Amino acid sequence: MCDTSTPLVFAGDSMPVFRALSKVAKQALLAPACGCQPLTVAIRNISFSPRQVTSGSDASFHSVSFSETDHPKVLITGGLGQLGVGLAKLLRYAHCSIYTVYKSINLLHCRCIYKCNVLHKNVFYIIKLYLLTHRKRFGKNNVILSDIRKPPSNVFHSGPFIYSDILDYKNLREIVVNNRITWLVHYSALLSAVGEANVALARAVNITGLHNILDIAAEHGLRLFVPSTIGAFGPTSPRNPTPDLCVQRPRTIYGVSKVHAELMGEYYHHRYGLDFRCLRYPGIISADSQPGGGTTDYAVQIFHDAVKTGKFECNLKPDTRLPMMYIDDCLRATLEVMEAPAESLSMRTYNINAMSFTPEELAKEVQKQLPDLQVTYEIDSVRQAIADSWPMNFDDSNARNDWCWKHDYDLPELVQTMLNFIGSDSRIAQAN
Ligand SMILES: NC(=O)c1ccc[n+]([C@@H]2O[C@H](COP(=O)([O-])OP(=O)(O)OC[C@H]3O[C@@H](n4cnc5c(N)ncnc54)[C@H](O)[C@@H]3O)[C@@H](O)[C@H]2O)c1
Ligand SMILES: C[C@@H](O)[C@H](N)C(=O)O
Repeated sequence: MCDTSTPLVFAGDSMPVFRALSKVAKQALLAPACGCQPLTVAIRNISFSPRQVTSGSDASFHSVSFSETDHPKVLITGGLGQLGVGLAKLLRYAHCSIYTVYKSINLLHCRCIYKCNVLHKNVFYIIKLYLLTHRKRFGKNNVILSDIRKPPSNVFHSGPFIYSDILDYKNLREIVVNNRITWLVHYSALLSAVGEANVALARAVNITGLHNILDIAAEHGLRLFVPSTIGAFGPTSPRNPTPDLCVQRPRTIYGVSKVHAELMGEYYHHRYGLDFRCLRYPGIISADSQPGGGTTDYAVQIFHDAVKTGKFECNLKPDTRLPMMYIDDCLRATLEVMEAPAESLSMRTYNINAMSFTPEELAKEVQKQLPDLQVTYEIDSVRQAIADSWPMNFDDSNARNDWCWKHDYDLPELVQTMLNFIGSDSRIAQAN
């Protein structure tokens, strides 16, 4: 359940007060007045690889110890694509979420925190105050970017980077072991359009690579995030809106591989206790990173072309409606679902959404800022066929209910933010 109340603001030197309050909170929770059983701290079981599991073994629960989840050590695969660098930046410098703070003082061990009694409400406010004064970060060195490509120098110098080919199982295992990785964010993939252009490679990276990732994660008790996509649905799925659970018969190798990832991750969760978490992202729009060959790429390109040339040729029809999201919302959602307590997740794969628009609607919004922008249409038949089989609107009510997902950017804010970013970048480039 989600708490939406306003955080309290506190001024002055609060440390002694908080220490005292924290102590009271801890004591109260060791013997809750409501009669809840305080749960014991989870202890990591001996881990094993599904590669080593004989058939008929019992499902085993893997959980990471508290000291490890307090300071996750994160590996991001495919980190040099559109999303990875931004995620690394967010994780390296993100403030702890309220969930992490709950954990750190064992509050999660009282399951009825939200509903029982006044004591718990007071404890909740204490935590909020605690949060405001105990903000901390994952730390630069606790987030490792990896890819098979050479990183640009600004990325290379911004924090740890390591070569990792997800098709090389032993290399992956070595990285996880040597760096004591506890969270794995698996971004490597071939997207929808490039996947159709190279099906064999897409099958290898998106399916064989995923199998390596699942086994490594299960073997080492990692928390694993794998993004899925609106592309995991197909023409026989309800398109307006598309719920979490419905027919999924995608017509691209990308979509097929993502449905496979969802199902395999959920299977490993049930079978081996793997802490698998998955969000189905809409098309993601970012200013400082380029998309990697998808169907929704037009919604990024329009901004660059509008600022640089004032002309944009769109490869989708003007009325093609698709769900979209600004990158900051996408990365925040990823962090939030990774930090959400397992108890709050009623499922392991969630739709998330922010807005839905057509090329025509996007162009009109951009033209409010840049009235001279000229848009023409030259349809790419492969991309158009893909887009026509995808959701038009995404129902993300489960994410909103379970772990309080809420987007910040709608279309007007998205357009303003993108133009500010790209506009200021190009002014800097001109000045140099
Ligand atoms: N960007 C979006 O709009 C969007 C939407 C929905 C889901 N997603 C998912 O989010 C994830 C990240 O997306 P992105 O846009 O950053 O993708 P991207 O195509 O920009 O980047 C993918 C990265 O994977 C790397 N890669 C390819 N083969 C590899 C291998 N063998 N080993 C290791 N790395 C390899 C590439 O070098 C590339 O840097 C993907 O799984 C994608 O399916 C993205
Ligand atoms: C939607 C998403 O998965 C990606 N941007 C693509 O178009 O392939």
